[in-house]
Amino acid sequence: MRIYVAGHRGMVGSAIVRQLNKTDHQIITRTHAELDLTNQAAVHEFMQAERPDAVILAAARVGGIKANNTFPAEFIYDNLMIEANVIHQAFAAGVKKLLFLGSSCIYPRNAAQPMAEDALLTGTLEPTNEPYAIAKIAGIKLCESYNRQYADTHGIDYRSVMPTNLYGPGDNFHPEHSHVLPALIRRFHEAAAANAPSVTIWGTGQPRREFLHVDDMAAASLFVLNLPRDVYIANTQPMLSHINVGTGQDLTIRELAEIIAETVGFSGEILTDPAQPDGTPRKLLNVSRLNAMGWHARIGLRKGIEETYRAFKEAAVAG
Ligand SMILES: NC(=O)C1=CN([C@@H]2O[C@H](COP(=O)(O)OP(=O)(O)OC[C@H]3O[C@@H](n4cnc5c(N)ncnc54)[C@H](OP(=O)(O)O)[C@@H]3O)[C@@H](O)[C@H]2O)C=CC1
Ligand SMILES: C[C@H]1O[C@H](OP(=O)(O)OP(=O)(O)OC[C@H]2O[C@@H](n3cnc4c(=O)[nH]c(N)nc43)[C@H](O)[C@@H]2O)[C@@H](O)[C@@H](O)C1=O
Repeated sequence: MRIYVAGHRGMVGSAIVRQLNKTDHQIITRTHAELDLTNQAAVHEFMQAERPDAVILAAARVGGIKANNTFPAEFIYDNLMIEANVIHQAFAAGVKKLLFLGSSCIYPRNAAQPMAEDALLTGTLEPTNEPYAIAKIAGIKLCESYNRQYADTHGIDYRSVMPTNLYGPGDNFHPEHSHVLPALIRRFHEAAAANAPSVTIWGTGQPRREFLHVDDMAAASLFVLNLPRDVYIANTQPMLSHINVGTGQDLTIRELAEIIAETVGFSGEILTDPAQPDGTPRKLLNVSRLNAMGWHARIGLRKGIEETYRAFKEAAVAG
Protein backbone atom coordinates (compact mmCIF):
# COMPACT_ATOMS: atom_id res chain seq x y z
CA MET A 1 0.00 0.00 0.00
CA ARG A 2 0.97 3.67 -0.48
CA ILE A 3 0.64 5.20 3.00
CA TYR A 4 0.80 8.97 3.67
CA VAL A 5 2.20 9.66 7.15
CA ALA A 6 1.19 13.19 8.13
CA GLY A 7 3.63 14.54 10.74
CA HIS A 8 6.35 12.04 9.78
CA ARG A 9 9.14 14.07 11.39
CA GLY A 10 7.39 14.31 14.78
CA MET A 11 8.04 12.00 17.70
CA VAL A 12 5.14 9.64 16.85
CA GLY A 13 5.31 10.11 13.07
CA SER A 14 9.00 9.22 12.94
CA ALA A 15 8.39 6.13 15.11
CA ILE A 16 5.63 5.06 12.72
CA VAL A 17 7.98 5.57 9.74
CA ARG A 18 10.64 3.43 11.49
CA GLN A 19 8.11 0.60 11.78
CA LEU A 20 6.74 1.04 8.24
CA ASN A 21 10.31 0.90 6.90
CA LYS A 22 10.33 -2.77 8.00
CA THR A 23 7.38 -3.49 5.67
CA ASP A 24 7.04 -3.30 1.89
CA HIS A 25 4.56 -0.42 2.09
CA GLN A 26 5.49 2.73 0.15
CA ILE A 27 5.63 5.75 2.51
CA ILE A 28 4.53 9.19 1.30
CA THR A 29 5.65 12.21 3.37
CA ARG A 30 5.69 16.00 3.23
CA THR A 31 7.37 18.32 5.71
CA HIS A 32 5.44 21.16 7.35
CA ALA A 33 7.35 23.61 5.13
CA GLU A 34 6.36 21.63 2.00
CA LEU A 35 2.70 21.22 2.97
CA ASP A 36 0.96 23.30 5.66
CA LEU A 37 -1.95 21.08 6.66
CA THR A 38 -3.98 24.09 7.86
CA ASN A 39 -4.12 25.21 4.20
CA GLN A 40 -7.22 23.58 2.67
CA ALA A 41 -6.36 24.27 -0.97
CA ALA A 42 -2.82 22.93 -0.55
CA VAL A 43 -4.08 19.74 1.14
CA HIS A 44 -6.70 19.29 -1.60
CA GLU A 45 -4.05 19.61 -4.32
CA PHE A 46 -1.70 17.19 -2.52
CA MET A 47 -4.37 14.51 -1.95
CA GLN A 48 -5.71 14.74 -5.52
CA ALA A 49 -2.18 14.36 -6.87
CA GLU A 50 -0.98 11.58 -4.55
CA ARG A 51 -4.22 9.62 -3.88
CA PRO A 52 -2.63 7.42 -1.15
CA ASP A 53 -4.20 4.06 -0.23
CA ALA A 54 -4.14 5.01 3.46
CA VAL A 55 -3.41 8.02 5.68
CA ILE A 56 -1.96 8.08 9.21
CA LEU A 57 -2.69 11.46 10.79
CA ALA A 58 0.09 12.06 13.34
CA ALA A 59 0.46 15.77 12.55
CA ALA A 60 -0.83 18.22 15.15
CA ARG A 61 -0.01 21.27 17.23
CA VAL A 62 1.27 19.47 20.35
CA GLY A 63 2.61 20.63 23.69
CA GLY A 64 2.56 20.26 27.46
CA ILE A 65 0.36 21.87 30.05
CA LYS A 66 2.00 25.33 29.88
CA ALA A 67 1.98 25.43 26.05
CA ASN A 68 -1.70 24.49 26.03
CA ASN A 69 -2.46 27.10 28.68
CA THR A 70 -0.48 29.81 26.86
CA PHE A 71 -1.57 29.24 23.25
CA PRO A 72 -5.21 27.98 23.43
CA ALA A 73 -6.21 29.67 20.15
CA GLU A 74 -3.41 27.98 18.18
CA PHE A 75 -4.09 24.62 19.80
CA ILE A 76 -7.78 24.61 18.87
CA TYR A 77 -7.51 26.33 15.48
CA ASP A 78 -4.47 24.49 14.07
CA ASN A 79 -5.71 21.08 15.17
CA LEU A 80 -9.27 21.62 13.92
CA MET A 81 -7.94 22.78 10.53
CA ILE A 82 -5.39 19.94 10.23
CA GLU A 83 -8.04 17.32 11.03
CA ALA A 84 -10.79 18.80 8.83
CA ASN A 85 -8.43 19.25 5.87
CA VAL A 86 -6.67 15.88 6.05
CA ILE A 87 -9.80 13.83 6.79
CA HIS A 88 -12.09 15.54 4.26
CA GLN A 89 -9.50 15.81 1.48
CA ALA A 90 -8.58 12.14 1.98
CA PHE A 91 -12.27 11.30 1.50
CA ALA A 92 -12.50 13.58 -1.56
CA ALA A 93 -9.47 11.80 -3.06
CA GLY A 94 -11.03 8.37 -2.55
CA VAL A 95 -8.87 7.31 0.41
CA LYS A 96 -10.74 4.49 2.17
CA LYS A 97 -8.41 3.86 5.15
CA LEU A 98 -7.30 6.50 7.68
CA LEU A 99 -5.98 6.41 11.25
CA PHE A 100 -6.42 9.51 13.42
CA LEU A 101 -4.39 10.07 16.59
CA GLY A 102 -6.37 11.78 19.37
CA SER A 103 -5.33 12.07 23.01
CA SER A 104 -6.34 10.88 26.48
CA CYS A 105 -7.21 14.48 27.38
CA ILE A 106 -10.54 14.01 25.51
CA TYR A 107 -12.00 12.47 28.67
CA PRO A 108 -13.67 14.43 31.50
CA ARG A 109 -11.35 15.80 34.21
CA ASN A 110 -13.09 13.71 36.87
CA ALA A 111 -13.84 10.58 34.83
CA ALA A 112 -13.82 7.30 36.77
CA GLN A 113 -10.35 5.74 36.59
CA PRO A 114 -9.22 3.92 34.58
CA MET A 115 -11.04 5.80 31.82
CA ALA A 116 -12.91 3.60 29.30
CA GLU A 117 -13.82 4.68 25.76
CA ASP A 118 -17.47 5.25 26.74
CA ALA A 119 -16.50 8.01 29.21
CA LEU A 120 -16.24 10.40 26.23
CA LEU A 121 -18.55 13.45 26.51
CA THR A 122 -19.85 12.47 29.96
CA GLY A 123 -18.46 15.48 31.84
CA THR A 124 -16.51 18.74 31.79
CA LEU A 125 -12.95 18.75 30.46
CA GLU A 126 -9.69 19.79 32.15
CA PRO A 127 -9.44 23.60 31.63
CA THR A 128 -5.68 23.64 30.94
CA ASN A 129 -6.11 21.67 27.70
CA GLU A 130 -9.83 22.00 26.86
CA PRO A 131 -9.28 23.74 23.47
CA TYR A 132 -6.92 20.97 22.35
CA ALA A 133 -9.28 18.31 23.73
CA ILE A 134 -12.25 19.82 21.86
CA ALA A 135 -10.23 19.68 18.63
CA LYS A 136 -9.32 16.04 19.29
CA ILE A 137 -12.95 15.14 20.04
CA ALA A 138 -13.87 16.81 16.72
CA GLY A 139 -11.31 14.55 15.00
CA ILE A 140 -12.97 11.45 16.47
CA LYS A 141 -16.40 12.73 15.39
CA LEU A 142 -15.14 13.55 11.87
CA CYS A 143 -13.94 9.94 11.43
CA GLU A 144 -17.10 8.50 13.02
CA SER A 145 -19.37 10.70 10.86
CA TYR A 146 -17.65 9.81 7.57
CA ASN A 147 -17.92 6.12 8.55
CA ARG A 148 -21.64 6.47 9.36
CA GLN A 149 -22.47 8.28 6.10
CA TYR A 150 -20.06 6.66 3.66
CA ALA A 151 -19.02 3.19 4.91
CA ASP A 152 -21.59 1.35 2.76
CA THR A 153 -21.47 3.58 -0.33
CA HIS A 154 -17.74 4.48 -0.44
CA GLY A 155 -16.10 1.81 1.76
CA ILE A 156 -14.90 4.51 4.21
CA ASP A 157 -13.08 3.04 7.20
CA TYR A 158 -11.61 5.89 9.30
CA ARG A 159 -10.28 4.79 12.69
CA SER A 160 -9.16 6.67 15.84
CA VAL A 161 -6.68 5.75 18.56
CA MET A 162 -6.45 7.66 21.86
CA PRO A 163 -2.85 7.64 23.15
CA THR A 164 -1.99 8.26 26.80
CA ASN A 165 1.01 10.52 27.55
CA LEU A 166 3.80 9.54 25.14
CA TYR A 167 7.58 9.85 25.36
CA GLY A 168 10.72 8.63 23.63
CA PRO A 169 13.36 9.52 21.05
CA GLY A 170 12.48 12.57 18.97
CA ASP A 171 10.47 14.10 21.82
CA ASN A 172 10.21 17.87 22.31
CA PHE A 173 12.63 18.86 25.11
CA HIS A 174 11.74 22.58 25.16
CA PRO A 175 12.08 23.80 28.80
CA GLU A 176 8.66 25.51 28.87
CA HIS A 177 6.49 24.04 26.09
CA SER A 178 7.29 20.31 26.36
CA HIS A 179 5.52 17.54 28.24
CA VAL A 180 6.63 16.60 31.73
CA LEU A 181 8.86 13.60 31.02
CA PRO A 182 11.18 15.26 28.46
CA ALA A 183 11.09 18.53 30.42
CA LEU A 184 12.35 16.80 33.57
CA ILE A 185 15.02 14.81 31.69
CA ARG A 186 16.44 18.12 30.46
CA ARG A 187 16.09 19.89 33.84
CA PHE A 188 17.65 17.08 35.90
CA HIS A 189 20.42 16.62 33.33
CA GLU A 190 21.32 20.32 33.50
CA ALA A 191 21.11 20.28 37.34
CA ALA A 192 23.42 17.27 37.56
CA ALA A 193 25.90 18.91 35.17
CA ALA A 194 25.83 22.10 37.27
CA ASN A 195 25.97 20.14 40.55
CA ALA A 196 22.86 22.11 41.61
CA PRO A 197 21.53 21.47 45.15
CA SER A 198 17.91 21.08 44.01
CA VAL A 199 15.47 20.80 41.10
CA THR A 200 11.97 22.27 41.20
CA ILE A 201 9.10 20.45 39.46
CA TRP A 202 5.85 22.23 38.54
CA GLY A 203 2.71 21.82 40.64
CA THR A 204 2.40 19.61 43.71
CA GLY A 205 3.92 16.46 42.17
CA GLN A 206 0.80 14.57 43.25
CA PRO A 207 -1.05 14.22 39.89
CA ARG A 208 -0.77 10.75 38.36
CA ARG A 209 0.17 10.07 34.74
CA GLU A 210 0.53 7.04 32.49
CA PHE A 211 3.48 7.01 30.07
CA LEU A 212 3.71 4.92 26.89
CA HIS A 213 6.92 4.69 24.85
CA VAL A 214 6.49 6.05 21.32
CA ASP A 215 7.69 2.80 19.71
CA ASP A 216 4.86 0.99 21.50
CA MET A 217 2.48 3.71 20.25
CA ALA A 218 3.70 3.24 16.68
CA ALA A 219 3.20 -0.54 16.95
CA ALA A 220 -0.29 -0.06 18.39
CA SER A 221 -1.16 2.40 15.60
CA LEU A 222 -0.26 -0.11 12.88
CA PHE A 223 -1.97 -2.90 14.83
CA VAL A 224 -5.26 -0.95 14.90
CA LEU A 225 -4.88 0.20 11.28
CA ASN A 226 -4.44 -3.43 10.16
CA LEU A 227 -7.31 -4.88 12.21
CA PRO A 228 -9.93 -6.60 10.03
CA ARG A 229 -12.86 -4.18 9.68
CA ASP A 230 -15.35 -6.49 11.43
CA VAL A 231 -12.98 -6.83 14.42
CA TYR A 232 -12.55 -3.03 14.65
CA ILE A 233 -16.31 -2.44 14.40
CA ALA A 234 -17.10 -5.16 16.95
CA ASN A 235 -14.70 -3.55 19.43
CA THR A 236 -15.80 0.06 19.08
CA GLN A 237 -19.54 -0.31 19.62
CA PRO A 238 -21.85 1.54 20.04
CA MET A 239 -20.42 4.11 17.62
CA LEU A 240 -17.52 4.71 19.99
CA SER A 241 -15.19 4.62 17.00
CA HIS A 242 -12.02 5.06 19.04
CA ILE A 243 -9.67 2.78 20.95
CA ASN A 244 -7.51 3.70 23.98
CA VAL A 245 -3.77 2.98 23.80
CA GLY A 246 -1.72 2.84 26.98
CA THR A 247 0.16 0.70 29.48
CA GLY A 248 -2.60 0.45 32.11
CA GLN A 249 -0.21 1.68 34.83
CA ASP A 250 0.42 5.17 36.24
CA LEU A 251 2.57 6.92 38.84
CA THR A 252 2.79 10.34 40.49
CA ILE A 253 4.81 13.13 38.93
CA ARG A 254 7.07 13.07 42.00
CA GLU A 255 7.71 9.33 41.52
CA LEU A 256 8.51 10.06 37.85
CA ALA A 257 10.90 12.82 38.92
CA GLU A 258 12.67 10.40 41.30
CA ILE A 259 13.15 7.84 38.48
CA ILE A 260 14.51 10.54 36.15
CA ALA A 261 16.84 11.93 38.87
CA GLU A 262 18.23 8.42 39.41
CA THR A 263 18.61 7.87 35.64
CA VAL A 264 20.59 11.07 35.02
CA GLY A 265 22.59 10.78 38.26
CA PHE A 266 21.15 13.77 40.15
CA SER A 267 21.27 13.34 43.94
CA GLY A 268 20.05 16.75 45.13
CA GLU A 269 16.65 17.75 46.51
CA ILE A 270 13.39 17.64 44.52
CA LEU A 271 11.23 20.69 45.28
CA THR A 272 7.66 21.46 44.13
CA ASP A 273 6.12 24.73 42.87
CA PRO A 274 2.39 24.65 43.71
CA ALA A 275 1.97 28.01 41.92
CA GLN A 276 2.25 26.08 38.63
CA PRO A 277 -0.86 24.16 37.42
CA ASP A 278 -1.26 20.47 38.24
CA GLY A 279 -3.78 19.90 35.43
CA THR A 280 -5.88 16.73 35.49
CA PRO A 281 -5.43 14.89 38.80
CA ARG A 282 -5.28 11.52 37.03
CA LYS A 283 -5.83 10.13 33.50
CA LEU A 284 -5.17 6.41 33.48
CA LEU A 285 -6.65 4.71 30.40
CA ASN A 286 -8.69 1.51 30.43
CA VAL A 287 -6.93 -0.44 27.66
CA SER A 288 -8.92 -3.67 28.04
CA ARG A 289 -10.47 -3.37 24.54
CA LEU A 290 -7.07 -3.16 22.86
CA ASN A 291 -5.61 -5.85 25.13
CA ALA A 292 -8.56 -8.13 24.34
CA MET A 293 -7.72 -7.78 20.63
CA GLY A 294 -4.20 -8.97 21.32
CA TRP A 295 -2.00 -5.87 21.73
CA HIS A 296 -0.07 -5.02 24.90
CA ALA A 297 2.58 -2.39 25.66
CA ARG A 298 6.05 -3.93 25.88
CA ILE A 299 8.55 -1.16 26.82
CA GLY A 300 8.92 -0.59 30.58
CA LEU A 301 9.11 2.96 31.92
CA ARG A 302 12.61 2.77 33.49
CA LYS A 303 14.12 1.24 30.33
CA GLY A 304 12.22 3.71 28.18
CA ILE A 305 13.50 6.68 30.21
CA GLU A 306 17.09 5.40 29.99
CA GLU A 307 16.77 5.13 26.19
CA THR A 308 15.15 8.57 25.94
CA TYR A 309 17.95 10.09 28.03
CA ARG A 310 20.54 8.56 25.70
CA ALA A 311 18.67 10.03 22.72
CA PHE A 312 18.55 13.43 24.46
CA LYS A 313 22.33 13.41 25.04
CA GLU A 314 23.05 12.28 21.48
CA ALA A 315 20.85 15.06 20.10
CA ALA A 316 22.58 17.60 22.37
CA VAL A 317 26.01 16.49 21.12
CA ALA A 318 24.80 16.57 17.48
CA GLY A 319 23.58 20.13 18.15
N1 LIG B 1 3.33 13.57 22.76
C1 LIG B 1 2.34 13.13 23.51
O1 LIG B 1 2.50 12.95 24.74
C2 LIG B 1 1.02 12.81 22.90
C3 LIG B 1 0.75 13.02 21.55
N2 LIG B 1 -0.50 12.71 21.05
C4 LIG B 1 -0.81 12.92 19.63
O2 LIG B 1 0.10 12.19 18.83
C5 LIG B 1 0.31 12.89 17.59
C6 LIG B 1 1.79 13.13 17.38
O3 LIG B 1 2.29 13.84 18.49
P1 LIG B 1 3.86 14.08 18.64
O4 LIG B 1 4.60 13.21 17.68
O5 LIG B 1 4.18 14.01 20.09
O6 LIG B 1 4.00 15.61 18.18
P2 LIG B 1 5.23 16.34 17.48
O7 LIG B 1 5.07 17.77 17.79
O8 LIG B 1 6.51 15.63 17.82
O9 LIG B 1 4.94 16.10 15.92
C7 LIG B 1 3.88 16.77 15.30
C8 LIG B 1 4.22 16.85 13.84
O10 LIG B 1 3.17 17.54 13.15
C9 LIG B 1 3.75 18.52 12.31
N3 LIG B 1 2.83 19.65 12.13
C10 LIG B 1 2.31 20.45 13.09
N4 LIG B 1 1.54 21.39 12.53
C11 LIG B 1 1.57 21.18 11.18
C12 LIG B 1 0.97 21.82 10.05
N5 LIG B 1 0.18 22.88 10.21
N6 LIG B 1 1.23 21.34 8.82
C13 LIG B 1 2.04 20.27 8.66
N7 LIG B 1 2.63 19.60 9.68
C14 LIG B 1 2.39 20.07 10.92
C15 LIG B 1 5.02 18.95 13.01
O11 LIG B 1 5.92 19.54 12.08
P3 LIG B 1 6.81 20.81 12.56
O12 LIG B 1 7.45 20.40 13.86
O13 LIG B 1 7.77 21.00 11.44
O14 LIG B 1 5.85 21.95 12.73
C16 LIG B 1 5.51 17.61 13.57
O15 LIG B 1 6.27 16.92 12.61
C17 LIG B 1 -0.50 14.17 17.67
O16 LIG B 1 -1.76 13.98 17.06
C18 LIG B 1 -0.67 14.35 19.18
O17 LIG B 1 -1.84 15.11 19.47
C19 LIG B 1 -1.49 12.20 21.85
C20 LIG B 1 -1.26 11.98 23.19
C21 LIG B 1 0.00 12.25 23.79
C1 LIG C 1 -0.49 14.28 26.61
C2 LIG C 1 -1.25 15.36 27.32
O1 LIG C 1 -0.34 16.32 27.80
C3 LIG C 1 -0.90 17.42 28.39
O2 LIG C 1 -1.49 17.09 29.60
P1 LIG C 1 -0.59 16.83 30.88
O3 LIG C 1 -0.36 15.37 30.96
O4 LIG C 1 -1.20 17.52 32.06
O5 LIG C 1 0.75 17.62 30.47
P2 LIG C 1 2.21 17.69 31.01
O6 LIG C 1 2.95 16.45 30.61
O7 LIG C 1 2.72 18.99 30.54
O8 LIG C 1 2.07 17.77 32.65
C4 LIG C 1 1.84 16.64 33.39
C5 LIG C 1 2.01 17.00 34.87
O9 LIG C 1 3.42 17.19 35.11
C6 LIG C 1 3.61 18.34 35.92
N1 LIG C 1 4.95 18.89 35.70
C7 LIG C 1 5.91 19.00 36.66
N2 LIG C 1 7.03 19.58 36.16
C8 LIG C 1 6.76 19.83 34.84
C9 LIG C 1 7.55 20.41 33.81
O10 LIG C 1 8.69 20.84 33.99
N3 LIG C 1 6.95 20.46 32.55
C10 LIG C 1 5.69 20.01 32.33
N4 LIG C 1 5.18 20.08 31.08
N5 LIG C 1 4.89 19.46 33.30
C11 LIG C 1 5.45 19.38 34.55
C12 LIG C 1 2.48 19.25 35.47
O11 LIG C 1 2.27 20.25 36.44
C13 LIG C 1 1.32 18.27 35.35
O12 LIG C 1 0.81 18.02 36.63
C14 LIG C 1 -1.93 18.15 27.64
O13 LIG C 1 -1.32 19.36 27.33
C15 LIG C 1 -2.38 17.42 26.44
O14 LIG C 1 -1.64 17.89 25.33
C16 LIG C 1 -2.22 15.97 26.40
O15 LIG C 1 -2.79 15.33 25.56
